[in-house]
Amino acid sequence: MRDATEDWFARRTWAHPDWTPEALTAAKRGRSVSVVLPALDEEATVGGVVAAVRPLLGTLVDELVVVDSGSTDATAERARAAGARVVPRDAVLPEVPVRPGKGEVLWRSLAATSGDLVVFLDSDLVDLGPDFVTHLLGPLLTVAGVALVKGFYHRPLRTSDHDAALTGGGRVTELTARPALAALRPELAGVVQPLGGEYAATRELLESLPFAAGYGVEIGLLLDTHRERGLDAIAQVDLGVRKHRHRSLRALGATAAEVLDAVLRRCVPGHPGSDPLTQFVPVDGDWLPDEQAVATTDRPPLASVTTRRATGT
Ligand SMILES: O=c1ccn([C@@H]2O[C@H](COP(=O)(O)OP(=O)(O)O)[C@@H](O)[C@H]2O)c(=O)[nH]1
Ligand SMILES: O=C(O)[C@@H](COP(=O)(O)O)O[C@H]1O[C@H](CO)[C@@H](O)[C@H](O)[C@H]1O
Repeated sequence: MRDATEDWFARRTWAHPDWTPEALTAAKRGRSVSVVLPALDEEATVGGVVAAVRPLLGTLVDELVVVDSGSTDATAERARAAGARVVPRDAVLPEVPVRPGKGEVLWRSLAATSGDLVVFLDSDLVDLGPDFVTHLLGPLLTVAGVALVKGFYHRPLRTSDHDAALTGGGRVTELTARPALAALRPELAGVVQPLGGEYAATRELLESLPFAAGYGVEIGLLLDTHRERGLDAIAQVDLGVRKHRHRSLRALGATAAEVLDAVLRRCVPGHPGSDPLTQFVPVDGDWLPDEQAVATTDRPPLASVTTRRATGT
């Protein structure tokens, strides 16, 4: 790592966070907290994630919202039964036609919530405790100048014979995001989990930034926060172990393409946006091309949208 990044790492990394909900509730000093779970067909796990956060609701957490990304299973019912408010993505900013993708629901979640601080958790997590939320909020509530807090963790690749291992997960992180940052934004080389879906930020920051529509949303927010606010606005906390549902290598190919495109659009002037990703599947002895769409657009900063709505411009 470069010297400046090493200095940042020493200053802005909490390897053994020990904040308590009680201490952080006292530190809120009038600031409110929204926890947002983006969810697409997560009926199996969303209830457990909501249940993990529920003990904080009414003290450290002021609202707990699942933004449904067009689920066709029982995600909404399970989330509601566990105690979350559920908002369908098309119920937010209804005048703006919905686009697919994770970034889209995170962008819309800002218009569906009101907390001064916003915590994002994936809905496919398993075995997480309330500490994820508490520790993500720690630097935001107690350290001046911090606007974005990323979680980091061991990332086991949970297959039948790997459960005991603590590694193997974060495949797009290790094979796409980290190498891309090394090549194009080495100042961010100290961020342990640049793609992690568990992070917290001030609403003021989030509403000032564009949101990459698909899976490029995390790397886009990280790069844009660094560009707009500098490295010291970013912090990271150790959350222990993160277990979640893993998608196939083929699905992660399209994810990697969206991550790379979000990096290139921010770091390479004139980058035209990726073509669809052509993958190949074996069919009756032949390898046939199979195109995957790659989200290459950003939603504009929400603040600019709500200003236009308010002024009718
Ligand atoms: O179009 C989408 C894609 C994903 N997600 C949610 O975003 C989180 C992370 O997605 P996923 O688990 O697919 O990403 P991975 O961790 O596998 O990269 C999960 O809660 C998904 O339900 C979503 O709400 N809308
Ligand atoms: O970090 C990664 O490499 C990918 C895939 O993780 P696994 O290899 O399935 O553990 O998961 C992350 O990437 C997505 C794109 O940024 C985020 O949206 C997810 O929240 C995060 O889990």
